[in-house]
Amino acid sequence: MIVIGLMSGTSADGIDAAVVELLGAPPRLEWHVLGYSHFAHAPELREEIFACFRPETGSVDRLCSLNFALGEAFASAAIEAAQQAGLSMQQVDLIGSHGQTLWHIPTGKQASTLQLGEPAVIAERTGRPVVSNFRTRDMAAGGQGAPLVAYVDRILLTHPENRRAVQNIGGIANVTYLPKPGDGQSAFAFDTGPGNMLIDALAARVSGGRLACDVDGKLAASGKVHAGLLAELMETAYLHQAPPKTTGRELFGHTFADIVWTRAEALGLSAEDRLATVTAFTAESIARAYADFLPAQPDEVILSGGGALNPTLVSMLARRVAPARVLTSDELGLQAEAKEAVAFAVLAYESWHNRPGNLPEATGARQSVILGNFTPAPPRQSTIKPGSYTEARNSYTEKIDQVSTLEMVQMINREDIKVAEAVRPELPAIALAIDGIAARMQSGGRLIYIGAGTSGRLGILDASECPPTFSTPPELVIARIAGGKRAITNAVEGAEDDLEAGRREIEALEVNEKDSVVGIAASGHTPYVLGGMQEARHRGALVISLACNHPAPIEEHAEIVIAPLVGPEVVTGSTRLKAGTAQKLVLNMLSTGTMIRLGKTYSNLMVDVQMTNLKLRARGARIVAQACGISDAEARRLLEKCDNEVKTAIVSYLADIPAARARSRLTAVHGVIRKALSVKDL
Ligand SMILES: Nc1ncnc2c1ncn2[C@@H]1O[C@H](COP(=O)(O)OP(=O)(O)OP(=O)(O)O)[C@@H](O)[C@H]1O
Ligand SMILES: CC(=O)N[C@H]1[C@@H]2OC[C@@H](O2)[C@@H](O)[C@@H]1O[C@H](C)C(=O)O
Repeated sequence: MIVIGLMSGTSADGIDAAVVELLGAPPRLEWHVLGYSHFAHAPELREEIFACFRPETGSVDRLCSLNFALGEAFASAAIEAAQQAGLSMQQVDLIGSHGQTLWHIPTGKQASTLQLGEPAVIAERTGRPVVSNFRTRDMAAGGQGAPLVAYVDRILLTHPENRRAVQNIGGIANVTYLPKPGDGQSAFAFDTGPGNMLIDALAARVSGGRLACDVDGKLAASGKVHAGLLAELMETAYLHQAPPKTTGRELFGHTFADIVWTRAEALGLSAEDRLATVTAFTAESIARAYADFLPAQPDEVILSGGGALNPTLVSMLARRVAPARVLTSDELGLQAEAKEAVAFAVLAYESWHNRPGNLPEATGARQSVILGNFTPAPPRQSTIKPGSYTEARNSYTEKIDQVSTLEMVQMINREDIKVAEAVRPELPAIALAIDGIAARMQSGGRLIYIGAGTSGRLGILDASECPPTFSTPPELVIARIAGGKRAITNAVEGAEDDLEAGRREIEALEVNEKDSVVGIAASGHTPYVLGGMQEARHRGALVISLACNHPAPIEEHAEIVIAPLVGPEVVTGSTRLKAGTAQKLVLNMLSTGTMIRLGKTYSNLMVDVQMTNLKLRARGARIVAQACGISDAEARRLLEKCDNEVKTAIVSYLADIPAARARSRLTAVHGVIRKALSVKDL
């Protein structure tokens, strides 16, 4: 699944957007970052956010508008990030949007939190479903709503031998402690205190608003830490509270910066000394938190967040946490600035799969809960352009002719993995189709596939496998291909463009309202298929379309639309690849599902097997043995008494009746074993 994670942190400098491919489930969650982009907020938006941070200026009308303005900014960031990762929005399955924290009261009677960035706006602009508002559910369960990345850190960064402190330094600094698996401890996390928030505030003040931060820690590097002021700052009560704990701009925001500024003025500190002192405050508060609250000192400190880009801060911290080794998450393959955005992609993925995403040890919640609110995507029609996928170019495989053969097949495999995912949203339509086909077959109808080229061949393949698998008569599941039998092995140019030929096929089959016709066309355009479907509809059959574009012309003639959107092919336009695989998967489901509904299996055993050769004889005996729980030898003897009819043998044994009675019961219930076992003889 491809998920975009969006985050605007407490620094409110802009939106981090990570495009992440996710597969599987924890503890074996596979993740791969396909792209990361940072979008600085427009100055007016940033000003508005900061105005809304202050209770004196953050009026309710401003908050109301800001919520929508942020929604627009998040939506643009998602669209841009997908583009930069070489993906169409259609290829993105889900968006996880943290939003912008405006206010956060972690504990007490008024405990609550507010993240803005309207998800309805994001869903409407991007056409994708959104999970947002992650923190509230944890708080409703008694937690502090933060830190949430701890859950993801634990999955992505736990080390078999080293104890790790995963330290994010954003506006606020937060740590996730990851014990060694052998320690018998749980991971936990808390906010250590200020990150860059005070550094940014002082950099802005000393530069008269010119600097948004102390770029590369230059000012701090040329100043001297004032030990007295640092000691005073270290007395801040929050730093001495035991976790779980979280904090924010409410504590370390402008009011705190005002106090520091006033003290620094009184002490006559230079601009550089002021920056050196608040930078040391961040480093010292982190190191002190480790000493006071971690069960053991970490072997490694893994840095992320913008603070990892400030060398002065990093070296101050490294000195204080020695002998722990200080690394950035980049060195572990996770870009430091991208980590939080990646985390919200993972959390959205977990919520999407109904799995909890909070770590009660970190937030203090009473239990794990599924996080977030879900905003559905708009109906597909409103966002997808016709015909734009099967022929589109796949930017991910542009170098496929230049990479090694192993990399080449890895590229193909990565695309193939998306196929079953693309079929998933179509399952309700597929289930509807199966029930419709089965109901019609019960009253004597047939299943007819019609397609051209690969789509036609796939129909032929599926139809021709039904008789040997389910003992169906060959005229029950039928396939027609443009150009006739010759087209199965040779391309018959032009045949697919013949609308009239498709119509005639259906006419010749004397299709009627008991039949079901599946029109198969990767592009969704093929005239031959369109002609056949049109005629089938006219004759009252159940008509189903199977295409890999949406909307597609063949849908106009279909009662049920199946459209697995697999996206651009590895080799442009080669729809025998992903589109073909998706069609095969759907046809497998249609025929197998219909046959199961018709009782062609008993449990998951193919009881309608015909014992026409040695291999099938052995299989028949095995099926009887498995269904009845008897030995192979007993099954063979039983089959002999039952004229080698597998179903008769099973009913005879399980109902403990002679073969003849078993056979007549089966006839009375159209060969369905479960029904034959539950009916009484007349
Ligand atoms: N080159 C740099 N030199 C110094 N500081 C930098 C540099 N680049 C980024 N930063 C700092 O990183 C901050 C942004 O960090 P980040 O994006 O991780 O914060 P955030 O996600 O907004 O915060 P939080 O994690 O608290 O929600 C900037 O405000 C700045 O202080
Ligand atoms: C309420 C809120 O937005 N908290 C943020 C903030 O920024 C850093 C720190 O404080 C952290 O606790 C949290 O974000 C990260 C992403 C978290 O929840 O893990």
